[in-house]
Amino acid sequence: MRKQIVAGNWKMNNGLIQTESLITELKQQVKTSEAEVMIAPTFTNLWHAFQSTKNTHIEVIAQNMHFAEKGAYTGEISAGMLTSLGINTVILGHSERRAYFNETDEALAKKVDTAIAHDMRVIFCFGEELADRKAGNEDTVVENQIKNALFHLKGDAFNNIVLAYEPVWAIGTGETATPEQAQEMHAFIRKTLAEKYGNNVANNVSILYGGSVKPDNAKEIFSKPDVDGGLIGGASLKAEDFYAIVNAF
Ligand SMILES: O=C(CO)COP(=O)(O)O
Repeated sequence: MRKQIVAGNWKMNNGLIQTESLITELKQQVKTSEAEVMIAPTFTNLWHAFQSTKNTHIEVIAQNMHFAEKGAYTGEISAGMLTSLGINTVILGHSERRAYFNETDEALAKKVDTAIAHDMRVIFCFGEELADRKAGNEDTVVENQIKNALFHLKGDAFNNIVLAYEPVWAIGTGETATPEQAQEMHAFIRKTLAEKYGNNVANNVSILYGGSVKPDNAKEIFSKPDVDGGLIGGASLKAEDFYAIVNAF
């Protein structure tokens, strides 16, 4: 079933104390919502965040994980470690992981497989860079990112996958895609999925938009028919702004 989702990607922000106070504020604000609400604190605060949000409708999710089950991968976190905490959703393929940690489509395909094998939900991120858009190549870039990491999957795996279109030029820049640009790309993504897996799979996958979503532009972006929610960076670090975005549905 296609769901509306607003997920806050906290990136490398907030120590334990700040995590606790932001969650306390969120709990006061986010009482009920049409959309599923998720927050992705850093690994060191996942357990605390998970405990602090029990019996609320805020789901705590992870920002990344390794594809291996376990072993000699210093500094890494496995799917089993996440699920042992009760974390069942993971963000994979964020452009910052691709750019700064050399995550390739091939590695991402393996991560997706591992997550699915653990029955986890994946928020799979992709998006073109400014140069791609200037050259008119955004569709090809996005299509390849999706095909390379996901098209080895069977259709039913998409029950566990949420897609997040995040144009790199809009992340943290204050320059958001226009609602029309977002809609155009989301419709293209759905068409790409439909060609491979059929309309049923394509129509049931939630496609989120990410990149400078703020309280003042969320409503218009979310009103587009193929935009099913947002992956929020900077604005998710302020309870008031995040709550306003959640309420944009
Ligand atoms: O990268 C993002 C979410 O994953 C978007 O970040 P901003 O909302 O800060 O642009």
